Order: sequence, then C-alpha cells, then structure tokens
Amino acid sequence: MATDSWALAVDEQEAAAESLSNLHLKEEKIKPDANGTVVKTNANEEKTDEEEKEDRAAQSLLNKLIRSNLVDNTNQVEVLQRDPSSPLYSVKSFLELRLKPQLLQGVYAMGFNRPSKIQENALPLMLAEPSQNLIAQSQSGTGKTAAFVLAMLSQVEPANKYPQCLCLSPTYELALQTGKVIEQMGKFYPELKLAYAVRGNKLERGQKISEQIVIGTPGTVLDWCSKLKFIDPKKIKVFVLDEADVMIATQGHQDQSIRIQRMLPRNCQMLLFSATFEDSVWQFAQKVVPDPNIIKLKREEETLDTIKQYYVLCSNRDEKFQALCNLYGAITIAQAMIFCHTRKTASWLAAELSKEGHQVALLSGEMMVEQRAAVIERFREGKEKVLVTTNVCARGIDVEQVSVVINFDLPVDKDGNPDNETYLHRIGRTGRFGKRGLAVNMVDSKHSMNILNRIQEHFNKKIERLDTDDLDEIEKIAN
Ligand SMILES: Nc1ncnc2c1ncn2[C@@H]1O[C@H](COP(=O)(O)OP(=O)(O)OP(=O)(O)O)[C@@H](O)[C@H]1O
Repeated sequence: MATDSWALAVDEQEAAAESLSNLHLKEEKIKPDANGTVVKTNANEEKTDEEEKEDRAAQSLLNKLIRSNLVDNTNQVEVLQRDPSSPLYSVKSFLELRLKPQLLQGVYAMGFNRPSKIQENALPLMLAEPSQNLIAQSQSGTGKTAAFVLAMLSQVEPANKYPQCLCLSPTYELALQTGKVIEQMGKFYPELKLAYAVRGNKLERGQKISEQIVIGTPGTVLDWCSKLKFIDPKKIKVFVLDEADVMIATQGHQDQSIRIQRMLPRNCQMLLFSATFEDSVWQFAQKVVPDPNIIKLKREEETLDTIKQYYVLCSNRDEKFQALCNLYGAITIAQAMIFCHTRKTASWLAAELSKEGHQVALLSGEMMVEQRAAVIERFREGKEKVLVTTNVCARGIDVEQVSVVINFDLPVDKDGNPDNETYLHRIGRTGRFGKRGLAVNMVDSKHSMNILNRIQEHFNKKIERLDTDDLDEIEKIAN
C-alpha cells in the first residue's frame, strides 16, 4: 500500500511537471491553416510577451525539431581537467577514436564527417579508460546529444541483456528525440536495444528490462529503479543527465535525478550536459557529477556592426500598420521577421497583413510545438517572406536568411525598461552570418521614444529616423 501510494505520488509529480512543460501544447485554441496564417484569439491573448512563462522544454524541443545541422561557433573550447597533469586529448576525426566499426558506420551514415568543436574534446574524454566524469556546456545545436549518444553506444556490452546506460531527459518528447539519435547512430548495431522509461509505458510487475540502454524522464526512471525494480541501478555503467538547465526548471526533476544518481555504483560514469550554465545549474551539476572534467563553449557574440538601424515615428497602432504597409515592398526583397509585444497584437497584425493580400506566417505561443516547427520550416523554405511573432515564441531561433527585422513593438522587460539583450538577439548577427541587415523600430509614444533612446545609448549606435511616406528614402534602405 505504502509503496503504491508513493508510486502514485511520483506519477502525479511527473504528470504535473509534464503538463507544465506542455502547457502550450494543450492550449490548442488557435487553428492555423497549412500556412500557419489563420488567426484566432483566446483568453490568454492579453498576456504580454514577458508575462508568458518561458517554457524551456518546449523551446528546446522546437530547436531540435527545426535543427538540421550543426551551429557554427568560432570560440575556443575551454577544458578544465580533473587532473590537470594528464595530457589533454582532442581528436580531429572519428577514426582517431577507434570506435567499433558498426558505430563508425552509423556516424558516417548520419553525414558526420568530423567531430564538432565540443565533440573534439568531449569524445576522447568520455571514452578514456578508466572512465571519467564530465560536465559540458554549450549552446543548443553544437553536437552535445550526438556526443553522449556515441559515448553510451561505445560502452555498451550487447551480449549483456540488462540496462547498462541510463539517460535522463526532462520531458517525454525530448526523450523521444534523443532516442531517435540513438536509433540512427546504432543502426548498424542491431543487437543493441533501447527502452523508454516514460509515463504511460507500463510493464508487467516483476519484469526485468533486457534493453541495454534506457532513456526516460526522472519520475518514471526513479520508479523503475526503486519501487518497480525493472532496472538494477547497480549495473549502470554510464549515467547521462541531458538538458540539465531545463531539468532544474521543471519542478521535482532535480530531486528525482539526485535520488537516481545515489542508487548508481560509485564507478559509474556520470555525464551532464546543459545549454546554459547559470549558478543553479552549476550547483546541481556538482551534486550529481563528482570529480568532473568540465568543458565549456561560449556562445558566439552577436553584434550590431553590420546592421542599418532605423526608427519610424507614428502616433498609434494604425499608423504603425500603415508605415509597415508602406515599407512592405522594400522589406520583402529579403525575408523579414516582425516582433510584437503580445500574442494579441501579433494575431491582429498577421490578420491585417493577410487582408491586404500579403502572405505572412504567424508563429504563436498558442500553437503546438510541432505546428510551430512546421511554420518555421515553411518560412525557412521561403514559402512565406514575412513571419510575425512574439519574442518568447521566437527566442533562440536562428533563421539565417532573415535580413530584415521589424520591431512593431520595442522589446521591454516586465518593468517596462528596455530589454537590450533581446534587442541585440533579435537584430544582431554573429560572425557566421556576417551579412548586412536592416532593422526598423516602430515608435508610437513618448515612452517608446524614450526606450529607443536608451537602447541607442546602450549600444552607442545611431538609430536613424525613417520617413515611410518618402518613397526615395524607402528605396534607399532597401538597397
Ligand atoms: N560531428 C557532426 N557533424 C555534422 N553534424 C553533426 C555532428 N554532430 C551533430 N551534428 C548534427 O548537428 C545538429 C545538432 O547536434 P546535436 O543535437 O547533437 O546538438 P545539441 O548540442 O545536443 O543540441 P540540442 O541541445 O538542441 O539537442 C543535429 O542535426 C546533429 O545531427
């Protein structure tokens, strides 16, 4: 009885955490057509962009769904070795890792010709004998998942029919994405099997898992290791904690992960990956990864150097819309993203532009993650030239070909102060897309003029006035 109610509590806790992370998935109140253009409003529409809870798990999933290749990064990888006197290995090819031939074949079949920057250092460290622990941080898309999947696959003994590698993911959907990478990379290794320890995956009581790799969410994994005993944690050789930053943002996951880690043998290899490294992540990492080696790759810096910045003075929302229509021909020479402060404004704007006969896409926090991914994919393919969105929804998404950014509303934080970081992220370019860009800021009040001035001062870069009634000026900015 006691154990059953405990299991129920774990289930409920996990359900609560998952439903939190799927908040947007369930609010399926918007029904975009195939183009993602149809607009419908709902009860949440008055929320400002900043009030929307940043849903890190959904964002992380979105990034995975839209990512098709590595994110470039020209920064140096920082490596902090547990034993600074031991030689530091890095590899420039997968061949140097002496992988099993089936794995090498899997890696090449995925189109990987050489290790990514983070993989150059992380792979030799993770495959070294005796095994070493690792904490690694680098932004999304730099090859972390591929790295730990390769480390797990390399260390599994296929003849042993019990779990040897255990990987924790923050949500069911993220676990499935990692599972797909395991399946792809292990394609030529048919005797290797994978089990998903996720809510809803019910097994017979008393059953033992024969799959060598288990990937799951903390609540279910904890259940499977302790109460249900489907997994013998003492036989785990490699423990991976993926998306540590998303993990700790989800209620209950941090404690469950620590409880699982405590059941593992002392010599189990502990690996932790995170896209960001704020203090809370670092503290958690140190709790679950003893004596770690640490690898960090800083984000590429963004700059406003190659961007022409303008502002348009209007007196209300309708005038901003008119100014946008005047600019429309000029901005659609390239692809443009238009940022609004609220879902309501974004919906209204997309609808108004559609009424004018313009084909625009709308990316809204109310859409399911898969729908959002489909909208971004269409936009990337150039099926629409203009994407209207709110900031939270577009955070962290790089659409390389976008060279025009319109701030229909200027970015402000929850206290109404300029959000310089978001301004830079919306408009700035990293070294890798060092192309010229154009940014137009719509200003419609004294307050927004003040925000613009403060942004200008912060970056010490002139933002010039643009008169959208002057066709010559518009022509000038388009070239
Ligand atoms: N060595 C490589 N060569 C080419 N492509 C790679 C390599 N490693 C990974 N990729 C690809 O780059 C993309 C990003 O890799 P991966 O998902 O491993 O990054 P990540 O840092 O884990 O990002 P995220 O946290 O968003 O999952 C994927 O499409 C993956 O297939």
